[in-house]
Amino acid sequence: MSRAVLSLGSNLGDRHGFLLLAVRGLGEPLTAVSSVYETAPWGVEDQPYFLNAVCVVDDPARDHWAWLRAAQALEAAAGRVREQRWGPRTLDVDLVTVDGVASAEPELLLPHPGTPDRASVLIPWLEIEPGAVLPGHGRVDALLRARPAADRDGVLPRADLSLRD
Ligand SMILES: Nc1ncnc2c1ncn2[C@@H]1O[C@H](COP(=O)(O)OP(=O)(O)OP(=O)(O)O)[C@@H](O)[C@H]1O
Ligand SMILES: Nc1nc2c(c(=O)[nH]1)N=C(CO)CN2
Repeated sequence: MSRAVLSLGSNLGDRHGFLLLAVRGLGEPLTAVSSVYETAPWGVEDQPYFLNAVCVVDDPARDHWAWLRAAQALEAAAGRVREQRWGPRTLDVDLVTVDGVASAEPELLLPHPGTPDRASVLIPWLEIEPGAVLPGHGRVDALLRARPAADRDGVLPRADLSLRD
């Protein structure tokens, strides 16, 4: 069994359409998919707001490298051009954690090192897995409580948008 927690983000063009492309392109029936959240940009603050979501996918045939290839193929399908670090993008698909694997390879850092600092990942993940644990970092609800209130307040559900069938 291989279980991946993936974070999805978009802040250019048809943001909801790109998240749908990702969810549909992941192939296996998704084990869980969060609501869509409108989130204030972190890292580079002078850019459009993001739509973010998190999904959990079980696929016994994929290891963490296969998940990375799948994520990058989806980004390419969304016409993503790599320009600025933390800059605007049509689609970002990050591997948050895969089966508790620890990897220090620059091409695939696991768990994703940005996760503990990103309310835009922690909030959607907790919605679908309230007891979630980030390997090596502890409970996700505790990580979220450690964020400044301003970070949490920048992540708002968009009840008018859905990634579920
Ligand atoms: N857990 C991971 N998930 C996705 N990509 C990863 C991961 N760890 C390392 N990478 C590598 O990161 C590289 C750059 O990714 P990307 O352009 O999405 O970075 P970014 O979104 O600007 O920043 P961040 O990775 O902090 O979100 C990719 O080529 C990929 O090989
Ligand atoms: N709110 C938010 N901000 C970001 C995001 C993102 O997904 N959500 N992704 C970035 C590039 O990795 C940079 N900044």
